[in-house]
Amino acid sequence: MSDTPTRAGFVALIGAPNAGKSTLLNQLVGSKVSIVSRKVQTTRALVRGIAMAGQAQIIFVDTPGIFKPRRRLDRAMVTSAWGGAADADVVCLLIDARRGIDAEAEAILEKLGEVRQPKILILNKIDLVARDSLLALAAAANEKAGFDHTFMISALRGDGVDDLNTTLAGLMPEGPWLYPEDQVSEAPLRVLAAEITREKIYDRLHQELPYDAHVVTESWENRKDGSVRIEQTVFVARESQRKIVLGKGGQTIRAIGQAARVEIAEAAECPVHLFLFVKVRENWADDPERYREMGLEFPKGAY
Ligand SMILES: Nc1nc2c(ncn2[C@@H]2O[C@H](COP(=O)(O)OP(=O)(O)OP(=O)(O)O)[C@@H](O)[C@H]2O)c(=O)[nH]1
Repeated sequence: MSDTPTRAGFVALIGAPNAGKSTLLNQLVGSKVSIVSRKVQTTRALVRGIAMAGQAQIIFVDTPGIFKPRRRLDRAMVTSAWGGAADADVVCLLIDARRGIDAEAEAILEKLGEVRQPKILILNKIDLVARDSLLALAAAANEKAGFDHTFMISALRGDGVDDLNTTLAGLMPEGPWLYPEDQVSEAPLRVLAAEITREKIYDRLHQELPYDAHVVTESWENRKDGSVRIEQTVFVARESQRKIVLGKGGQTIRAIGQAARVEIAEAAECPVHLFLFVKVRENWADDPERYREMGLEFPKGAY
C-alpha cells in the first residue's frame, strides 16, 4: 500500500535526427516502441511511448521534423512539434554529444529560451566522447537556454537513464493516469505497428511512390490464444499508387505484410495476424482533415 499520489504528464522529446530519441525511449519505456533507424526522419507519430515510474505515468510526445522541414507534411510536423512542446509539462532536448551544437541545434536552443516549462538538457552518446568536452558542451547549451536539469547519458548502454526517469517522474503533475495501466503498452504499439508497415512500404517502394503512404492501425484485438489480430489501412493518393502498393496479383502488399508482421510480432512479443487494406484518398497529403486525424495542424501558405 502506498499513499503516494498518482502523477501523469507529457514530455516533449526534441532532438535532431539520429540524436538517439528512439534508443532513449526504448530504454525508458522498456520495450520496443519506436523504430531505431539510421534513416533520418522515420518518425511520424506523436505519442511515442509511455513510461511508468513508480506512481507516475510519463507520456513521451515526439517532435519529428523539427529540423529542416522540407515538405508540407514536415512543416506541419514542425508546427506540431513546437505546439507539442508548448503543451508539454516538461521539454527535453536531446543532443548527440559527439555532434555537439551545430547550426540546427543552435536554432533550437534559441527557441527553447522562450519555453516556460521545465527544460532538461540531455547529452547523449557519452560513451563516444571525452568528459572535458561534455562539460564544455553542457555549459555552452546552458548559456543559451538555461536548462533546469542537465543529464549526461548513453541511451545505448542505459547509463544515466534511471536518474533521468526519476527526475521526469517528479516533474509530472499530480493527477490520475491518462492511460489505463493495461493499455500503456498497447497505445504506442498501435502507432508503432503503423510505422513498421509504413517503413516496409518505404523500403520496397520509395522509388515508385513520390510521397510516403500513410498507415493507420484501425483495430487491435487481443485474442484468447495470446495472439493479436491487427487491421491496418494504407492510404495512398491515387489509384495508380494503389496498384503499385498491391503489386501483381497482390504480391507486393503480401510481401510488405509479411515483413511488417514479423517485426510487429517482435515488438508486441506475441504472434500477430496482420490484415492490410489499401485505400485511395486523393490529395491526402494536402487534406486538412488528415492532418487533424494525425493530431497535426494544417500548415498555412503554399510551399
Ligand atoms: N554509441 C552510441 N550510439 C547511440 C546512442 N544512442 C543512440 N545511438 C545510435 O544512434 C543512432 C540513431 O539513434 P536513434 O535512436 O534511431 O535516433 P533518433 O533520434 O530516434 O533518430 P530519428 O528517429 O531518425 O529522429 C542509432 O544507430 C543508435 O544505435 C548512445 O548512447 N551511444
